[in-house]
Amino acid sequence: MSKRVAILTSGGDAPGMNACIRAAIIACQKANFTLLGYKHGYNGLLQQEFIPLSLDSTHNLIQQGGTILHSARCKEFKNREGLIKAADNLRQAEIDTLIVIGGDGSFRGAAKLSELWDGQILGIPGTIDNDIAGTDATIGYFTAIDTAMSSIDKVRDTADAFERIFLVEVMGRNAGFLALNGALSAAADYVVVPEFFESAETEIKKIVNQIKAQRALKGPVSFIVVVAENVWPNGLTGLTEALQYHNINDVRPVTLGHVQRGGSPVAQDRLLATTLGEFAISLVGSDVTNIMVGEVNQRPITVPLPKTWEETKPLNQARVDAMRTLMNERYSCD
Ligand SMILES: Nc1ncnc2c1ncn2[C@@H]1O[C@H](COP(=O)(O)OP(=O)(O)OP(=O)(O)O)[C@@H](O)[C@H]1O
Ligand SMILES: O=P(O)(O)OC[C@H]1O[C@](O)(CO)[C@@H](O)[C@@H]1O
Repeated sequence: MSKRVAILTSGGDAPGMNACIRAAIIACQKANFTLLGYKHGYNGLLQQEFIPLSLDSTHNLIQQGGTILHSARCKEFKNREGLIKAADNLRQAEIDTLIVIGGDGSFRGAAKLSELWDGQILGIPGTIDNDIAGTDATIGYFTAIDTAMSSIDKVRDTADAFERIFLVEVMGRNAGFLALNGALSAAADYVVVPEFFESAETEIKKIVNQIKAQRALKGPVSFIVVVAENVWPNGLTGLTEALQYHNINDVRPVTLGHVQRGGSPVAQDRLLATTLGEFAISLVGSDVTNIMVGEVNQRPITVPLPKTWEETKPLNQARVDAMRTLMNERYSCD
């Protein structure tokens, strides 16, 4: 069975995307499939910008951050004309299977494309946000936690030296996975995540109570609040002002930003990426299409694409319990 397979990376790049591409290249080579790489996400599909991917590309690839295929957010792909053009290009290039490594937006696009193109579509979850239902983790998530953790560790050093309050903004789009796990692993003092955010008024009272209770017990010590992006009105500036209103001054804000998307993938991301890349290629030519490959309890699974964004993935309950006991509700405030 000879097949022409195309692969692309789309949306926010994530450490481990290259490890996934590497696994796909080797698996295709073994199966005798031709593998093409579309560059710049869906832009490449619209511009017919592809390159052959062979074993020449795999050396030293597993440890590289970013994506050798580059990534993009592509407005044109959201329009029907764009989707029609992409489907035509896939037919012209005689592609049998398209593999999309990306987040939920990329999967929405892939599902729309499937209405206009009858080839096989397989999604692989790649995003630091981990906000995709149907898989325990997404490629890049573990490395991003590690980066957030080591950054917060560094913030802690200076926070301790000055006995200051620091606010650290962590990415995650509209999900709190990265913030919660970064905060827990770095022993932060408080974490603000969208999943439990009611209002700035309610949350500021809780933060102030924790700071005051901690200081009453220990004297002037550092206090680190990790804040998921897109939650606090006006971000860290808004939170700094809210603290000042409660007479808590000398606060320093730190936004970790795109640093969290970079770096060599940690072992867990390499393993996830490698397993999912190989598993996706094992499905080429089968009946399954319009699915994401993922991992649940360390076993590869397939999930219909719409399920990946229609369902909301919950935070791990044990981690939430730990968050309450060790951070947000650590000190009782009477
Ligand atoms: N509803 C949609 N219809 C068609 N295409 C879409 C749709 N939503 C997103 N896309 C395409 O997928 C691309 C990537 O989506 P998006 O920017 O949301 O990132 P993502 O895949 O969710 O990854 P991440 O969350 O890590 O940034 C978009 O730029 C667009 O080209
Ligand atoms: O790279 P951009 O377009 O600034 O997007 C940033 C967004 O992408 C992500 O890094 C990945 O989805 C989010 O955490 C963040 O909100």
